[in-house]
Amino acid sequence: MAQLLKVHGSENQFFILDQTALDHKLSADELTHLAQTICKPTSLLGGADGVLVVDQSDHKAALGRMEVVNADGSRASMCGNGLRCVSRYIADHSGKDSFKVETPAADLLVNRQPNLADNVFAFAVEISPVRYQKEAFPFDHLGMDQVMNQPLPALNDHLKFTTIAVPNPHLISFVDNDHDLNDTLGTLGKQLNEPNQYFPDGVNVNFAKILGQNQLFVRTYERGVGFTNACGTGMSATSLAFALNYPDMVDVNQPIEVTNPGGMVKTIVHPNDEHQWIELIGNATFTHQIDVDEAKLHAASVTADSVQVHDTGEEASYQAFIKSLQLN
Ligand SMILES: N[C@@H](CCC[C@H](N)C(=O)O)C(=O)O
Repeated sequence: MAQLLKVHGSENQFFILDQTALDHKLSADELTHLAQTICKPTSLLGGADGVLVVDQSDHKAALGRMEVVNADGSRASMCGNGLRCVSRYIADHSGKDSFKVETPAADLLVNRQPNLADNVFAFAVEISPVRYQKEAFPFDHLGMDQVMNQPLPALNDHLKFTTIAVPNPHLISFVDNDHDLNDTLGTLGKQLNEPNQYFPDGVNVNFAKILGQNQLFVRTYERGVGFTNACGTGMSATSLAFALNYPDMVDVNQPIEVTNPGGMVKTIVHPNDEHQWIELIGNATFTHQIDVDEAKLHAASVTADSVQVHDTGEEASYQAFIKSLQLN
């Protein structure tokens, strides 16, 4: 029997697949097909935003490798909420609490944190490298090489935008009303993740409300997914944009509290370091263990009636924790 784990960071839901525990690793095409199938909302346990593939790393400094397959089968260079979950998985298996994980662009430092509440496990992960030039996204036809708190009339008639790649691409805007946070975000997110001339590879679109000093609410329309409960790299990139665009509102020596539709994370931005980076701290919750025949993974035929699901009980603890925070 093989195993999948259903996990989340701020309710950004994933399946973890450990390739090292299989008799035969899934091929790239099989991974694409598996993600497209099991991430559907009508699929197992309500689907997910992506599959996190764990494998061995041949980098001396790293304890393991993470590959991110979005729900539509596309690949992402990074996933912040996912990295917290993968870090916990590797930590639980290796007995180590501080190490590096290989991702496509960098080996990133991760650290176990004290539990946020009883049975609510947490990790801090490094988000880097940070890039601003248009080639990193890529974007085109916007009339500039980088975008820092500027109007983009081609995209919208009243908002200002910032583009930051960490290194997956993010378009960020600070908004002050719910219409923009919901409708404008949905329309723009959809437009920029269909074939379009501005972001030919698509882009994660994050709209944020400033709630106070070092406090944000962030909502994300994710590339390869659509609306998500939370996007870790999106909240990290938006925190950096907050510090750069509203320096009076951010004390960079203190964590920024970032609430999202699925919960809350903390970020610590390092805009003044030679290589800018962000620390992302939040839950790494394992909600279900799923026993599945390995052949069904290869064939992407993982259905509710062909697997055995064990509820870990962690979701009830997470929900109690979120309720205790009394978020709006
Ligand atoms: N949810 C993620 C980001 C996942 C990748 C994204 N969809 C992309 O294609 O860049 C996160 O927590 O960072």
